[in-house]
Amino acid sequence: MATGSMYRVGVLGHGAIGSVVAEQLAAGTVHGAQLEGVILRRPQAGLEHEQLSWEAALERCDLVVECAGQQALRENAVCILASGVDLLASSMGALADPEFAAQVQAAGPGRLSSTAGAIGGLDLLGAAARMGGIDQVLVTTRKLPAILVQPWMDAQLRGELEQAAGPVEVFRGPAAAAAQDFPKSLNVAAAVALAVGDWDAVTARLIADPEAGLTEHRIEARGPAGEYSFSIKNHPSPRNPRTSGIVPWALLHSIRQAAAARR
Ligand SMILES: NC(=O)C1=CN([C@@H]2O[C@H](COP(=O)(O)OP(=O)(O)OC[C@H]3O[C@@H](n4cnc5c(N)ncnc54)[C@H](O)[C@@H]3O)[C@@H](O)[C@H]2O)C=CC1
Ligand SMILES: O=C([O-])CC(=O)C(=O)O
Repeated sequence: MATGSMYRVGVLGHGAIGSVVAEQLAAGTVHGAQLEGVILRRPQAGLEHEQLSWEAALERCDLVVECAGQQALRENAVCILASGVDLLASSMGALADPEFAAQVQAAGPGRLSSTAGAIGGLDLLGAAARMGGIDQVLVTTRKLPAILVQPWMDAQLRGELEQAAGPVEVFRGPAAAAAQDFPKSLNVAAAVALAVGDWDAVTARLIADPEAGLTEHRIEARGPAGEYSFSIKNHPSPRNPRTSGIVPWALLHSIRQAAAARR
């Protein structure tokens, strides 16, 4: 992109996150950035934004913002980066697969970044990790039971979730397994692991709670730099109760920063 020109953004996916990102970019609310178009799996009638083929997107965009899920990130990341287009990911849990992470790391000249998404405190955790390492991080997520049902669950676990009258611990384990077992709900655990640069330091805990009207993420960390505790409670997206409503706005914040850095 030439100095002073607009940062041209393609939005991959047009669900709860992508529709807000595309709408705001099209409305011109992100200074220095513009919507080049949306990239969909199949053409959609009546959509107000230009629908880009992959060929057009890689030719015309400076940045692709992935808002389409871990599988879509896996399928498209290397090609995007190899075309010299930057990539801002929402579904960074895909990077829990070391083979995919290595492929992405080797790809370029486009650059990969990921959003803070539904959480915060990543700068501080990254600084603490750099200062002396992080001994342990626990990320506890609390969401409504019905949205946590997964295709791999057996009938008993599904039943427990569907009929939960109180909080049920559905998962406790390494961040990488969390992001893989709950690909639409625990990218946040991956975001923390990436921030501290250590997948093994991060344990994720997932609580299905019928009282969780707000989605909660509690991050507790300790190490030589200090002890940290963040509690985040987000209203879910009205369009997708699995996703916190703040997530597209975190992406828009990152796009604004990236556009400003290029000026
Ligand atoms: N980092 C974070 O804090 C968070 C990350 N996420 C990630 O963002 C993803 C999207 O979330 P939502 O917008 O709420 O989901 P959504 O289900 O509302 O929308 C996803 C859209 O992507 C489209 N899509 C799927 N595969 C595609 C492909 N290969 N090419 C083009 N479009 C494709 C779908 O048709 C759908 O319209 C989640 O699956 C999750 O991986 C979600 C919430 C928080
Ligand atoms: O939106 C949220 O609260 C978190 C989420 O779904 C994810 O990390 O995948």
